[in-house]
Amino acid sequence: MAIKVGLVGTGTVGGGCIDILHNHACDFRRHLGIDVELVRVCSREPEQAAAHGVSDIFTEDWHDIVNDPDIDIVIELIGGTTVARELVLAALAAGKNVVTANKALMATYGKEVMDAAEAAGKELAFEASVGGGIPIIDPLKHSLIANEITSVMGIVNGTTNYMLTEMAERGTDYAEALADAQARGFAEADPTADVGGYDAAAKIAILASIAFNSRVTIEDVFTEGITHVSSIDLEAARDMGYSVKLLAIAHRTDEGIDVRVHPTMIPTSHQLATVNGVMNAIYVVGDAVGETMFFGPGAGAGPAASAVMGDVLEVARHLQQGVLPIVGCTCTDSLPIVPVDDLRTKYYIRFQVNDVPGVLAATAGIFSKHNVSVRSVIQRGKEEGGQVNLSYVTHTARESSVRAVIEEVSQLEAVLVGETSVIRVED
Ligand SMILES: NC(=O)C1=CN([C@@H]2O[C@H](COP(=O)(O)OP(=O)(O)OC[C@H]3O[C@@H](n4cnc5c(N)ncnc54)[C@H](O)[C@@H]3O)[C@@H](O)[C@H]2O)C=CC1
Ligand SMILES: N[C@@H](CC=O)C(=O)O
Ligand code: NA
Repeated sequence: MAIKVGLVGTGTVGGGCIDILHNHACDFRRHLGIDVELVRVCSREPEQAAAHGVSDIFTEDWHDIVNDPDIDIVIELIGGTTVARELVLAALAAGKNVVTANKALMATYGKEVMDAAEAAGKELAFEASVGGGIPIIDPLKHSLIANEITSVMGIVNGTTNYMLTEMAERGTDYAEALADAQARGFAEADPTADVGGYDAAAKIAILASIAFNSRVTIEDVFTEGITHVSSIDLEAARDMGYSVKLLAIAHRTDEGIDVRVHPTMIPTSHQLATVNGVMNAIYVVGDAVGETMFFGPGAGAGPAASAVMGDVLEVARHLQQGVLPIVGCTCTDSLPIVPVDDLRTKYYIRFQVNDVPGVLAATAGIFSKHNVSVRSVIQRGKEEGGQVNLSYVTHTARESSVRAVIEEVSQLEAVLVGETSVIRVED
């Protein structure tokens, strides 16, 4: 029996899936005994279908796929949360199994679509939504299920990791690094999702929900992107023995779930500091297994399509065997989200100031007033009396106290001339 597949979205990931099917359908038949047949593809760009040799089965209307009674599995690869949500719900209601790479959808409407899958008795698989080609959702739902997971953290956005690596290692400027990541197919259709940290926020929301058995949505994640990370900060980090990475962090604490995304300075000797370019890495800590790390390419046609097609074959195998062994929604608890104001960590804070007498004493006094202990301060600048960068690194401090410092320094209009840069530091 052939398992019939309909694919919506023929861009980077959709194109990668078509290529895998063309190259490996015979292998699936030979090794797995599974006959997967791509019977319909849909997108807004017929030229993409032509480029992948599937014009004969092309449609511009996704309803043609959802309403096709022969189709067993619908692959959603259009992105976004509006049409994609409608499409996924319609496909499940029409009795299709669904495979998606859409983290924005899963992190925003995860409960709704998971409930719809359960109500329909169909599978909804989304391995490609986090970590691209890295298997991470499946291990959390299966191989690590015997653990109580206490932490999930890492680098989960390929675009920003690629950009930060290019900026730090080659001195590439921000705009050029972003354009390069887009050209390589790493970035989202709207790259502000990448550079603003929202893509990583969606991914850590998905991972935290599964790992901690409690629904975390994208709105729950404190999110800062890399738009304010400058070459000055990357140089300062390097001089101090640190790398800057956009980390996605989720810890289960006594107070609830601490979940956040922000640029972070980590020592160059840290394992995550060696994860460069489009590579992603995710640490998972469980009470029985201890520390584990998952590493691999986090974006791009091949890696993402590898994860999508893995899901398709798994669902196809279930269909072929006539069983439904799916692990659906695992959110059985309802844990609170820990407010970011309560965070305690170290901070790098750079003020751009006029080099006037007393500026160092004035800013240092504000740190002391708010009980934020300073580990080091470096003044970098050009000529005397010009503009300089005052870079502070604190000892462990409370987020709310650090914000109070920044707020009060920002009132020093006579001295503050540029944007203040804040990067949390993990030792
Ligand atoms: N690019 C990557 O490396 C990865 C992307 N993803 C996710 O995969 C999904 C697809 O991403 P890409 O392939 O990069 O996007 P893309 O922008 O390259 O392709 C999107 C495709 O969807 C089609 N499309 C958009 N709206 C449509 C509609 N209303 N009806 C029919 N077709 C429509 C477009 O014509 C295009 O063919 C997104 O959810 C993204 O977050 C996940 C992992 C990695
Ligand atoms: N835009 C994303 C694509 C994969 O999810 C990224 O850069 O990681
Ligand atoms: Na994955």
